[in-house]
Amino acid sequence: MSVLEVKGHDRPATISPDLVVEGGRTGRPASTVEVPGDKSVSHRALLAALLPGAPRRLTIRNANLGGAVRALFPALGALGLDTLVEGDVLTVRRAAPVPQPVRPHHGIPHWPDSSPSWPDGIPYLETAGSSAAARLLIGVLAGTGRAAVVDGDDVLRHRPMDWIVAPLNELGSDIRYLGDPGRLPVLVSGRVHRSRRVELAVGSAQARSAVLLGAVAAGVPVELRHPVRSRDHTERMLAAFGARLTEGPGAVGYDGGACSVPPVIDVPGDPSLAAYPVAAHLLRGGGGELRIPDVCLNPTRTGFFDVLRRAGAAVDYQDLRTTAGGEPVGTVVARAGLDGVRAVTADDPGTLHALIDEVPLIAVVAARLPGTSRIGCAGELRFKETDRLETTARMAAAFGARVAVEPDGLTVHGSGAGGTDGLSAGTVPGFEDHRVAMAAATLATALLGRTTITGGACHTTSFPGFTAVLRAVGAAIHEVTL
Ligand SMILES: O=C(O)C1=C[C@@H](OP(=O)(O)O)[C@@H](O)[C@H](O)C1
Ligand SMILES: C=C(OP(=O)(O)O)C(=O)O
Repeated sequence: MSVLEVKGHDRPATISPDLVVEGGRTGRPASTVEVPGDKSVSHRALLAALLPGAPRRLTIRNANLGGAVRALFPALGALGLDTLVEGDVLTVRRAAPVPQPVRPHHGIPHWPDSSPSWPDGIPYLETAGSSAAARLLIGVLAGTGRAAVVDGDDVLRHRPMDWIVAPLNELGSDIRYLGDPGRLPVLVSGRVHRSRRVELAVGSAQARSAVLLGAVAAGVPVELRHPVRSRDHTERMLAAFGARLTEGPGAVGYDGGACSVPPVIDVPGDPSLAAYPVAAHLLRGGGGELRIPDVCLNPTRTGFFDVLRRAGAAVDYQDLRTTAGGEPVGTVVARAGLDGVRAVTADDPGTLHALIDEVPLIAVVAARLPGTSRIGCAGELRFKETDRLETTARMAAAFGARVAVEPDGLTVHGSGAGGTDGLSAGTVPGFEDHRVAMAAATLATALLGRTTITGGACHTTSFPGFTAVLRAVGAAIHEVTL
């Protein structure tokens, strides 16, 4: 199977409550809203607690506390790290290990729990549906030489792991598939110890980060050649810890030197989450300014805003500064309305990766723009929680949008010459995919009438306060609790 060949899968069933949106403006929208900390930076900060020389007590401020980040807590617990949550502050401390229960697997009657090399036991670590958690954890384990089984839920068990397993094994780790080839669960043993130039097969930042974390944790020099410079939070974090990294065209190098993890890590606001209130504000029109402060404005993440700015939307960045962790942050300022905004294009690898999680959202915004918008180089989206090209198109079609699925992207046919886009409220599927469900809810705020997003409350995976933030920008949205 090629690295980007699809193994079909979809969410088995809807398990989250529905979300209901009563479209049209209600009340006076706030002029400033805040969004939670960045999911990717939160994952990396938590995993820093496993790096050599990490402090006994690591504090992470403004952490994202969605399900995807929480998915790491039990695995860290099984490795002897307790995570305390106080507001949005996480404290990670050494503690007695708390084993995780094994998730049964039809092909694995006996799980490795000890071996002659690991007489004290091989912990079982499970990161639910979060692929970033599993992949980055595997990288750190391979670099620190801790044996463990890493697993995920039934959806994560379908997502590719060969993107990281092959390069980590090239560097001398010993990672084996316990069930289906290329998939979780894996047994990680054998520490990264060979200095190599490694070619990464995909643009996935999780892949590059897992291998880089493995090399840095092991102190082994590497050169990673990559097809696209996707989000670079791992590089920025490790550089802030003192690791000497070099960047050249299509490559990241590490010289094998030591780094040290500080006792406190601050997480900037998540630009992928800021995209929803900004989109709601733009879609619902009527002028007025919305400000979202302290958002990570790392250019490998701001594709959603940048693409809309290029198409003529009034989105601006203010109060720019750089955090101690090396991340650019600032205030996103958006003026409501899409008048004069043209169709959007995001069809080169760099732009696509800078908005990879916002593809469902840019697709529904594009459905309201004149002409034909194009999203390309997006084959990787078929390997997310769902095949997000298919689920985005099906969600948008339920509103009456015309979205065609291409092998590597989407074509969105927006409003025609008369300015009509034919969109209407109704019942739309959320596919138990948080990005798809939140994009649907955001579009629904701009359509008259009631929209029900089935299973829409799965937004808690990345954005626990999503409904409160949309209400703050004037939407009428609630979760169906029956
Ligand atoms: O590195 C990360 O934290 C992430 C990278 C992206 O995935 P890929 O790296 O697989 O593209 C993104 O979709 C995911 O939400 C988080
Ligand atoms: C795809 C996502 O995350 P992950 O790949 O870590 O599951 C996401 O948050 O949209």
